[in-house]
Amino acid sequence: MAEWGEVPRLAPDQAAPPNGSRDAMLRLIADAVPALMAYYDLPSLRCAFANRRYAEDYGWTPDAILGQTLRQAVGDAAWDVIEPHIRRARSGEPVHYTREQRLPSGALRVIEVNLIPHFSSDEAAPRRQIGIFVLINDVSHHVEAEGALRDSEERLRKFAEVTNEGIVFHLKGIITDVNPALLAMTGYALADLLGRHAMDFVPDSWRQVSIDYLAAAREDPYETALIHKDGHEIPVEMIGKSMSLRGEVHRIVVVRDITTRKEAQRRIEFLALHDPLTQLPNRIYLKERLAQVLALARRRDGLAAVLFIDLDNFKTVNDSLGHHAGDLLLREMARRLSAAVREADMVSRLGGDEFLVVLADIGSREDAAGVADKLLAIVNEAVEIEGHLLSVSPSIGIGLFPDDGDNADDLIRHADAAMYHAKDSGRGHYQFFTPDMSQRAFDALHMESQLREAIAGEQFVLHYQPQLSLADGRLVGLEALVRWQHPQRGLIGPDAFVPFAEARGLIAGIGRWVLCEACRQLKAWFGAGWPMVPVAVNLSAIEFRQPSLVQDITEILAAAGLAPQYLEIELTESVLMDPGGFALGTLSKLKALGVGLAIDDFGTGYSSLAYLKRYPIDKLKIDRSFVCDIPGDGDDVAITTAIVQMAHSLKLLTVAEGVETPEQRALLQSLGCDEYQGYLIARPMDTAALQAWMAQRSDNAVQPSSNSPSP
Ligand SMILES: Nc1nc2c(ncn2[C@@H]2O[C@H](COP(=O)(O)O[C@H]3[C@@H](O)[C@H](n4cnc5c(=O)[nH]c(N)nc54)O[C@@H]3COP(=O)(O)O)[C@@H](O)[C@H]2O)c(=O)[nH]1
Repeated sequence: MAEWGEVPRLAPDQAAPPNGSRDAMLRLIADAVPALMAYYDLPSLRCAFANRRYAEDYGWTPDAILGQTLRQAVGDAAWDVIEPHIRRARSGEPVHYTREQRLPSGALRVIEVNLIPHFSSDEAAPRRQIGIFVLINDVSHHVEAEGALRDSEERLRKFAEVTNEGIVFHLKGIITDVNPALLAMTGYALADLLGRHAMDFVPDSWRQVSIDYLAAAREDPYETALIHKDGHEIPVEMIGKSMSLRGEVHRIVVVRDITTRKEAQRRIEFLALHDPLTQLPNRIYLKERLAQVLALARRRDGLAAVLFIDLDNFKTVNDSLGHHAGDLLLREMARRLSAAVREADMVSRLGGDEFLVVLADIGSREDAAGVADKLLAIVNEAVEIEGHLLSVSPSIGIGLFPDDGDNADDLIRHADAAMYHAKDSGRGHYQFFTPDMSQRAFDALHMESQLREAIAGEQFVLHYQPQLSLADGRLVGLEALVRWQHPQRGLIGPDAFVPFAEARGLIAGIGRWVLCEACRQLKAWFGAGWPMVPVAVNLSAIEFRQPSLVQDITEILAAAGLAPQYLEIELTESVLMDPGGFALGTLSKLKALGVGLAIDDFGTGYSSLAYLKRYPIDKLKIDRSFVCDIPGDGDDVAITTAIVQMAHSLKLLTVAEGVETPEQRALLQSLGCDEYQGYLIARPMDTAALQAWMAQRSDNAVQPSSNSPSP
């Protein structure tokens, strides 16, 4: 049997032209249509006509079905279902219904049934119903198609409900539906959106992009923005698709909130141009901005300045209090610097403890100096970091546009050279660039690389200066003083490289070598029967603040096999100026270790009596500047006297430095000073000279006694 809905093929005999019979023609047509047709007479409800499909569908031939009642024709089961419809049709009502029909094969199909009452055309009884015309169509695939559409719409609805992405349906821009995710994203209620134009929710700055996209019916993703109900812009990515629905072209737009992606992009862009620690512009950004500032200044014939700032003792903070404290300090300095300059100016961090300030538009050189003064003051102000009160002094180098360079690189380089000049010449102040600094900066770089080589190659030697007792002339100690044995320049004194090494962060390497060598040498001398006196080693403030200092000294003594009491550490007063308490901790640990502690150059710094009382110091070394003019200078005599008396009242020993004359020695002796050191005894000597000196005064040598501690 041909499927319903297919155009049936006529059998050859059917296809032949009818023999002029009108009934035969009608029969041929009725059999050819893809529907079931029958006619039942009333009131008998017997079949008067059925096309082939109808008859065969109910298991009859077209002839056999004729005269059968409707009930007989369709069978009892179908009759029970259709009987109410037939009743209505018999009462003259056209009836239309659809129902499912089980085929003999077991398959289900949906049929659409039309029962059309037939009335008499007899003029005498015009409304007399004489029959029912039955027309049945198979509508299974319409129903299936509708079902499929319903299912698809349902699936889409469910998908739209569960997805996190916003979905908007619109017809020519007018919103027809949105999903809950879009409502959550935009803050609107459904009623706020339905019937409104989608462009009402796109910010002005993005509207044209969205209009163009829509007009072109594009279906690729693009970025735009929506306006949240509270007014803020939501960056979104949209993908629109056109969709035919009931004859109209709808747009379904998937809206993805890309706020997080945009923030990440912004963050990446920010990090490319900023220092992550301080959030200040980095070197790349700075150079871009500086180039713009210079271009503007050039056009206006104006001035600009670059201030190169380096925090003098930052490394010490980092080393002694740790990197976290160092980071906090840098952030605070960044904040202070930024707050101190105008909006048009720029503060950037170049790395480490180096900052650069660009003054965009200044009237004169003095303006730059004024800003430098201000920055010195605000950086200098004490800062509390993790309970420690710290004081940081900056060195500032200034390069002026156009005098010191007409491009960013030259200006930065020259400001850097000026900063190093400021640092090398005393720190804590500013310097303008001068042309000779370029050469000096070059020299300094050269010196730095040579010094690094010297540390790696241990190109240092120690000279020793004896210290004697003022009471009896006994040898009481030796001070180790470092020299650089330069391969070309010969012996270089510490004043020519120690401050430089401190400024460039190289002193720790030198200091470690000095400590190792002094301990090793002293132990060797002890082994050779020399007097068992301590060796004094100078430690700069930077070395003293190394967090590993106590551990390093412990290890160095152990490696040399020297008892701690044979090592004396000489520190300057600046070490004591530490309200944070770090110095007290380190000094106490050194004291506990058994190492001697002396304050060098005493009287030149600002150490207060309070500090002296607080710290476990053994000795004060009276600075040479007070000794050199005694006994002639009354003030110096008074100062020296006061130092000796104060030291004694604090139970500290005193050592006079730089004693060159017997008169000086005599006065110091009369004042009760304990020990002395100076050219009067001997200049600092290399080991050979010291050996000769020692041999010459062997009668004075103090040999190890039974109760001396083991070296
Ligand atoms: N951190 C370190 N500093 C060190 C080290 N070695 C030395 N130094 C410091 O360098 C400064 C200069 O030292 P130097 O050139 O060795 O001068 C010493 C003596 O030569 C000099 N002196 C000694 N007696 C006299 C004298 O009678 N007259 C005179 N004009 N000068 C004299 O004094 C210097 C020793 O001084 P001090 O250390 O204060 O006792 C100097 O500040 C050294 O501290 C090192 O290894 N690490």
